[in-house]
Amino acid sequence: MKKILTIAGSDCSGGAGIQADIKTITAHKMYAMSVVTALTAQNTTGVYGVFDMTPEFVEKQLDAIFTDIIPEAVKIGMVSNKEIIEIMSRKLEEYKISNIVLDPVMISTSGSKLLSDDGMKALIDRLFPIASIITPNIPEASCLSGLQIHTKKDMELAAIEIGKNYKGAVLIKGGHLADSSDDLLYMNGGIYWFYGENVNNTNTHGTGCTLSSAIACNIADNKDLKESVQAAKKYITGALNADLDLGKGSGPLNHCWDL
Ligand SMILES: Nc1ncnc2c1ncn2[C@@H]1O[C@H](COP(=O)(O)OP(=O)(O)O)[C@@H](O)[C@H]1O
Ligand SMILES: Cc1ncc(COP(=O)(O)OP(=O)(O)O)c(N)n1
Repeated sequence: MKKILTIAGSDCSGGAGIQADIKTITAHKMYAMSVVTALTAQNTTGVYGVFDMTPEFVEKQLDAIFTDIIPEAVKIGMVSNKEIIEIMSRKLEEYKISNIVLDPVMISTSGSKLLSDDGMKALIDRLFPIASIITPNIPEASCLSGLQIHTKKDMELAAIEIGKNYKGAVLIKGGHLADSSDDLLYMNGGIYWFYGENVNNTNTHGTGCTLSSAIACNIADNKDLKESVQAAKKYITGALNADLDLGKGSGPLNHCWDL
């Protein structure tokens, strides 16, 4: 069985973070492991608290995993702060871990900050260089490129700008566009669009976490990056169409559908 590690924050309501990742990995019939970087108190209406793990305990979790079960792919989500990022980067290099999918989680869609200011620089300097692919959403791509993004053309310009400083693949997710949910992959100087059904469902809590975990599963399954993104998009569309409606706000996805 393929083993996938998620390094991310906990969402106690089960829609995003570690919980979304484990559900996604299990739905792909793979074995999920987790390193928790932070606890959040959140639900479908917002984030009400963040409690960071100590860097020392993140290190202990990483050592426990990497000295015993080596994952075929790793997904990185919420990483909270500079100290945690530095430990992660050291450990991922020490154990020569590859196939890293990095979701640069900065702010939740509900507006809460999930990465400190000095964390942003550490994320770019220490984790971007070891990732096979980074998966910013539109606000994150805007922050990384310094460009406003309102259209698909803007997404292309932002990807090229991010690609000037980052040599791996960049997937800009289109879920925040007004009238489509098409995603853009920029890789080796080429632009590839992934078109999908724009599902009429406001229950989108955890879409980014789910997409990046699904990409990690597909990479572990020996698919190339384009195939991995295509298959992950299919998974997201299925989970949105399976139409769960929980909570008072933007609810979680339904992972209980036949992949
Ligand atoms: N209404 C929707 N219909 C179809 N796909 C969607 C919808 N909303 C988001 N997605 C998809 O979910 C994935 C995550 O995108 P996005 O919501 O932009 O990320 P994030 O959750 O990080 O903000 C992308 O593949 C995007 O295309
Ligand atoms: C613990 C935790 N990690 C990540 C997120 C962000 O989730 P994401 O799928 O990117 O998008 P939204 O759920 O914010 O729409 C989170 N909320 N919590």
